[in-house]
Amino acid sequence: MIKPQPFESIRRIVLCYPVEAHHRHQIERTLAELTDDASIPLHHSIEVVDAGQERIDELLPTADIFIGHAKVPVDWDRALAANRLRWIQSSAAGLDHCLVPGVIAHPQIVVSSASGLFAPQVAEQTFALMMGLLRRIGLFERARQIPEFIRRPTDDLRGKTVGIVGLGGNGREIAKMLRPWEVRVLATDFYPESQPPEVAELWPAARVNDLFAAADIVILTLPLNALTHHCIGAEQFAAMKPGGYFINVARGPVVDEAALVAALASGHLAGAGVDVTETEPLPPTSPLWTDPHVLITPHVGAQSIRRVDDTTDLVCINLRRYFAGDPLFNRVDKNLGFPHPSVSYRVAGAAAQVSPNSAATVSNPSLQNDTRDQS
Ligand SMILES: NC(=O)c1ccc[n+]([C@@H]2O[C@H](COP(=O)([O-])OP(=O)(O)OC[C@H]3O[C@@H](n4cnc5c(N)ncnc54)[C@H](O)[C@@H]3O)[C@@H](O)[C@H]2O)c1
Ligand SMILES: O=C(O)[C@H](O)CO
Repeated sequence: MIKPQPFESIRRIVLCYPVEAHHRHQIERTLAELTDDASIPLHHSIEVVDAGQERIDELLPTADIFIGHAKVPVDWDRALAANRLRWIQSSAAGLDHCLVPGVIAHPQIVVSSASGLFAPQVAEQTFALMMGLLRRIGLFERARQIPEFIRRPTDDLRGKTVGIVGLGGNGREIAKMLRPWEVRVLATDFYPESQPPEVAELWPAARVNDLFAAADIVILTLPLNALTHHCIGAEQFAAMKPGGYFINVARGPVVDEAALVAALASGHLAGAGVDVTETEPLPPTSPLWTDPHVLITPHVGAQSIRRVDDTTDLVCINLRRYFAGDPLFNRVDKNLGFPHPSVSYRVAGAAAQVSPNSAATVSNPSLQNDTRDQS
């Protein structure tokens, strides 16, 4: 059956993530196949423009579909005044870069995220920080720089209770990765009805303080939005057992960082691992830099040699769904800023699908001197 043609106005897709030529070709091939598909009402060609970060502010007003993550300031008022934009496919899981009030209020703009797409990498990063804290890698690394051979007691993961705040794509992958470690996993989520088997108890978001009180290690995997800004602070850290560990792989401003610094300085917390901080880059004056109980990574949880390939596969799958009128994977509730688990790309198992156009070009160059930002 031929569907009605609501897509005549879609003429230009603007990309703003670190694509190479073959990724753009993969998107163009997908669009070309759609124009050949008699069941999909796309009878004209669509231009695909790679704006990069350098030209995104200039080109956003010309986009009918925007795919990417603007890391530079963009004039959203100007872009929205052009009244062309209909769909934002974020190449990031976090949508704080594009869920501005005008986008949220606009009835015709749909937004989908990359939620869960980089969950294996974020889970590995979480493990790196967690193991580093327990096995005191920070302390021994400082000693290496002296150099000094010191031996100190270390801690065990086995037998601990791990609390995950926000059981979305990342939280679920972390819980899965914890399975063989003989730990008890507790979690809170906005949708506490969808409890996976690896989580012993899934509580509603409001029980966050109970989670902090029960866990030896708390891992933060919440989105940043108006409701979650600074939602973790002195009250939650005080609720933790003395000697607890805190890990943030979500967004810095979800945490009141001054309260975290105080909880570490008092010795109440044994350590913290932060991949994200309230201000990025973390200012040289931050006490987090000098605290020997802190491990810091520079927001690299989702960096991966697979990242751009995987993102482009999701983009192509969602382009097919968009033009077929099917529900988008990871379409978010714009007021909440995250998708329901039922449309999650990872939870729905779609991440296992390989796009027919997939470039499958994961290369493995030495990363030693590689300075690219893969997001
Ligand atoms: N460190 C990194 O490099 C990195 C990488 C990817 C994502 N992130 C951040 O992590 C966040 C989570 O990523 P994801 O892919 O798991 O997203 P997601 O949208 O799949 O999951 C977010 C989950 O948080 C839950 N949630 C929302 N508000 C809550 C609250 N107040 N209490 C408890 N649960 C709540 C939602 O129900 C959802 O299940 C992103 O929004 C992004 O900001 C960071
Ligand atoms: O939200 C994300 O996907 C990561 O933080 C990297 O942008």
